[in-house]
Amino acid sequence: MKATIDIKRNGLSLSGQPLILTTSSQSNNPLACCLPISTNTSSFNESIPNNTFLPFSNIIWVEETSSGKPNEVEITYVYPIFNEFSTKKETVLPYNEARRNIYTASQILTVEFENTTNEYNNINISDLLMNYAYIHSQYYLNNKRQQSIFVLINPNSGKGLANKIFNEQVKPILLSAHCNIHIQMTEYKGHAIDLARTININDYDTILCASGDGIPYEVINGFYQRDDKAEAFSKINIVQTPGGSGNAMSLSCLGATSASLAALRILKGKPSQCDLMAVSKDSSDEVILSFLSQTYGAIAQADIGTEWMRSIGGIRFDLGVAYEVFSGHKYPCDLAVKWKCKNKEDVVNHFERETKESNKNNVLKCNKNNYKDTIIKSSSIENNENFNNLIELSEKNLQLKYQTNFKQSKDFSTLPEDWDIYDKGKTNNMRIFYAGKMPYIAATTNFFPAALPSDGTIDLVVFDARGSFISTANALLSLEKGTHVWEDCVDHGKVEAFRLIPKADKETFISVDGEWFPYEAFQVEVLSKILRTILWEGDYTETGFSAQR
Ligand SMILES: Nc1ncnc2c1ncn2[C@@H]1O[C@H](COP(=O)(O)OP(=O)(O)OP(=O)(O)O)[C@@H](O)[C@H]1O
Repeated sequence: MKATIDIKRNGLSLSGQPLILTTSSQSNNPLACCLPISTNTSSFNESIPNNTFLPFSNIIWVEETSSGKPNEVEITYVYPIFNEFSTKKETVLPYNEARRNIYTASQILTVEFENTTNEYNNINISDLLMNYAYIHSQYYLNNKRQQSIFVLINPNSGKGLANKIFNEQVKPILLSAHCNIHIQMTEYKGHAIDLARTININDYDTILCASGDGIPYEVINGFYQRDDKAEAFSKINIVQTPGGSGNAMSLSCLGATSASLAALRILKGKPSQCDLMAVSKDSSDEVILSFLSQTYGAIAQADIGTEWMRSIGGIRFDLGVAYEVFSGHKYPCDLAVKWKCKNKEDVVNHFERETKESNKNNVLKCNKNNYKDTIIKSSSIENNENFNNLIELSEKNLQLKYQTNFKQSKDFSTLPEDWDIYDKGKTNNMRIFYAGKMPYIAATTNFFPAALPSDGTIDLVVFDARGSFISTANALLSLEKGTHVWEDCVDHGKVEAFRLIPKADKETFISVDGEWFPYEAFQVEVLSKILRTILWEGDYTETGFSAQR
């Protein structure tokens, strides 16, 4: 088969024998890369509409063949298909796409340059195609090698299928892309903290958590306990392929609920630095890091309070929330905040301003239609990390601004001057307090539709128990679309920090990133751009927020 580099269309124009493809039996086989190539074209994916074009985005490995011919390469590429179950019609949300499964196949091609690519005559064809294939992640361009990945599998995640999912869906893609992988099963609660605290950070580029959100939470906190924490956070990507019951990180950062799609996007996406949240406790000097959320009230009750019903699956959470709302429970507290956006209108303005700014700086988005310029630009930058605007962190980036103040007094007598006490009418009648940093907290829950990866703010969503039953029910029924934030009974703002003192008549649940947290006063502040992770297309997954106004 012959191929010509088509820079304008970002791919290879093909001629000769058809490229792939999949029969229905192959499409269910994650090892399709090992099967003989068929000329059956029945289920080729939508991003390769015919057999005359292979986008760079589908290529995951290119190498010279043993023939010694300079233009002959063996190319490994992916072809996504949809799961059988994805018949649901969606509006703005990317759930259908998020469920795609990815398979790999290989083929030998003879590639010819077009005139437009003459300036690359000194680069061999396989290197050039690898640069195009990894235009955004830049590992290959930078290091002439693929990533070294430390894989943590929690055999206990979700329904206990994380190991199977990793082996069937993730591993074949990582291996086809020639990644070096080191696999470790977690053996007890907290094991990932111990591992992240002690690994040699020079050995790996990425820690991949094949799990629910509990393992990335532990890895982040393991890093935080290191003496060289700034270096660890600067150097290593922390990513997730779905394996648990809560896979918020994978959906929010990679737009993937399918583990194979997440794996592909980890390879192809943009290394980015996202904000984290530092949670200070009342009862000790311990500070923990949170990447996802803190919640008090009905949601915490419905989540942690129904752990004993784990065997019935995700429905336990929906039942828990419904019970909370019907029973009219309130969860009073005192709350003080350092505002960034005080109301819904401020949030919209902030969101639009920040999104515009990040699109301007996002190399992938700007150059989506111009790979050549991107290659030239990136080749001219010596330290390639700068290509993605990554910053080298120091201890200073991890210092807390408001902790001393909290330690002096847990009540509001020592609040910094620019903090405000939250409307007492609302905090005395709190139904749900939810603060978060990533938009999707579960597969169908777009709880923080205006969350942004590195805007230095924490999104705050508060449900007032005095709201009408209809408004509350409407809000809860629109969590999937993220339109709950527009209901009257819901406050939506953004803060840089907050302090919450729970005041329920009996001890209730507080949860941080879905994990149990002691019932006591706590203070949270944003830590800007600490979490190095991969964002697909350099941004969080689309939530539809800007279109909802
Ligand atoms: N071998 C193990 N045995 C028991 N627990 C473990 C083991 N390895 C990890 N854990 C713990 O399992 C918990 C849940 O992990 P994870 O988030 O991966 O799964 P999940 O099903 O999504 O969890 P959740 O119930 O929190 O939604 C974590 O707190 C982690 O510390």
